[in-house]
Amino acid sequence: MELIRQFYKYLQPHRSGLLLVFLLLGVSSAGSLVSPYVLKIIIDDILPHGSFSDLIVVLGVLVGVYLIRIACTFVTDVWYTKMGQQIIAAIQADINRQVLHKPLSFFKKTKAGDMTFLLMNDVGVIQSSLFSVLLKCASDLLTLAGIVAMLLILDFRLASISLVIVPLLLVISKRFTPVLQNSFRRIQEVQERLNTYFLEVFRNHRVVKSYNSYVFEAGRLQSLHGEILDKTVKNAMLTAANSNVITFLVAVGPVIVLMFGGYRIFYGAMTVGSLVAFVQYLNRLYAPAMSLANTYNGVNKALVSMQRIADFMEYDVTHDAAGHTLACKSVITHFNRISFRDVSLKYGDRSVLQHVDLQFNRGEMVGLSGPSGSGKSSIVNLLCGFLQPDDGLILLDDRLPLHQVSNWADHLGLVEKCDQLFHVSLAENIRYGQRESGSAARLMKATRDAEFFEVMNQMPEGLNTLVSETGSGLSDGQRQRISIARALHKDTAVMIIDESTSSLDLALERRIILNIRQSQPDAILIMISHRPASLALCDRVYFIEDGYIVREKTPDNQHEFSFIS
Ligand SMILES: Nc1ncnc2c1ncn2[C@@H]1O[C@H](COP(=O)(O)OP(=O)(O)OP(=O)(O)O)[C@@H](O)[C@H]1O
Repeated sequence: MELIRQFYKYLQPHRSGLLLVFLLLGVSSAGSLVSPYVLKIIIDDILPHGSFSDLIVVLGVLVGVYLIRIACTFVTDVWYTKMGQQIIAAIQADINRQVLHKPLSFFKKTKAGDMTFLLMNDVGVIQSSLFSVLLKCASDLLTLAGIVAMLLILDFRLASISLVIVPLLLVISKRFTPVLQNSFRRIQEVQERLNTYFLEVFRNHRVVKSYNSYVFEAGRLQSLHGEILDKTVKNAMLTAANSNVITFLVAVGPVIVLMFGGYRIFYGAMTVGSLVAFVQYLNRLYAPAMSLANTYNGVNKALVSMQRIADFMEYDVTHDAAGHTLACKSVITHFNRISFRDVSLKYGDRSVLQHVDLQFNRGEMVGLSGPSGSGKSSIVNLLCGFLQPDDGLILLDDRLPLHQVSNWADHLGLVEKCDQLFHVSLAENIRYGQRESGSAARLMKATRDAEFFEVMNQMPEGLNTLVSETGSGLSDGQRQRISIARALHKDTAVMIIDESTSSLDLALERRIILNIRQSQPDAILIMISHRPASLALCDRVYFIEDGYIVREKTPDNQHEFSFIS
């Protein structure tokens, strides 16, 4: 119930639409009850005692009812599709928003393939199963109620006999439910792995080629397909067993009715027209009853997907940046200094940073250097507010804790070692995430300062060139320069360059750094680098080892660091 309540909120905005569809379904269901009764009237009254014109009038009414039902079905289908799509969009938007707000550790632990599968497949299952099931269920229940009423009106005793099968149908479906639910879940799990497989293998296509691992990959795929086949066949066997038992009971129903009905006709207790109408109603009764049983399967499928989404979203948040958002109150426009005061950070039980003191002043270029795994990127994550320290404070101007700043992202320009480009034009990549698109001159200046202008000018479509997310057609260094242009275009108080000039030659890197300092002289420029020549450009350098600051180059002790000049 809790799960259904969580997802019910997506149906709420569509209450009036659902009500309309529900009413139309009611009209359509009522219409479906007309024809068997008309048949009874024709057989019992019009053919023995009436005239041809009576027959025409009754048939005219029947055609009218058909037309109304067609109109209702048309409107229902259109509304239904529209609302279904809107519901998918709302669920996906919600999950997407929640996922993007998750802490970094979530993305380290969760596979992209699992997330996309969840967004594409499970959301689709929930929409089609829950939403369609809901309406189908409503329509089936309406039809069932109408048919049961008609059966009771036609012949109470015969109705009682024939209706015995309905609860039997429901009991059987209920028995199959948990088995089918598990079976669906197992299929979903392998399909999720298949999704991850495709994403991984396409992303790592260079590794596959260079290791000539085509046969190995084909084997992995075959093994996954084998698992899916196995589980799907088992599921098909279960589903078929379920529906065949139901079909058998449905087939037996009219036989019993014909036997008892025929008996009653022989003894004058029932008319032929009533029996014909009765069998017709009965045939219509089992269809919605069976469909209700299948609804059960649909609901099961939806529940499996809902549970998967709920499990996925319930993520243990440690160092949670999101947890601090409630405390975020201050909006800042200006600051002069960021200080780390005795900051320590752990991942689980493992200490990554210990008692770190750092200072980043306006107008300074600060280097962070140290062996791989020493904690440089962790400092960047703290600086960006992606993580929170376990101990110590990160302060702005020695007083305002960083986690209390609600617009911190507005002050940050982050260029990471793995550039992240989007499948949009160069211009859109550079303007990415900025509320105002900015002038063409600003865009040009950013590309010039990032030393990308010449490259861009050689492209036939210039700034309108479409960049794929992997930056095809561009060298690593060119992609890095697009990311630098993006950060420059944002023109922020803090710019962090996390080994993102590693693909550039020294002369080009130096030019870009000087351009940045010239165009943003008041910014804090933080540079993570292993290159002595890059560190030589910094006013201050922190050397980190095993989470400790082991040395510090400051404006006052530059002479001690001649090895990096
Ligand atoms: N999410 C995480 N969970 C657990 N441990 C982590 C996580 N992220 C980083 N670490 C560990 O923390 C330590 C510091 O990592 P960090 O990425 O800060 O190092 P780094 O100096 O930037 O390394 P590199 O130069 O190789 O990028 C490493 O030992 C790493 O294995």
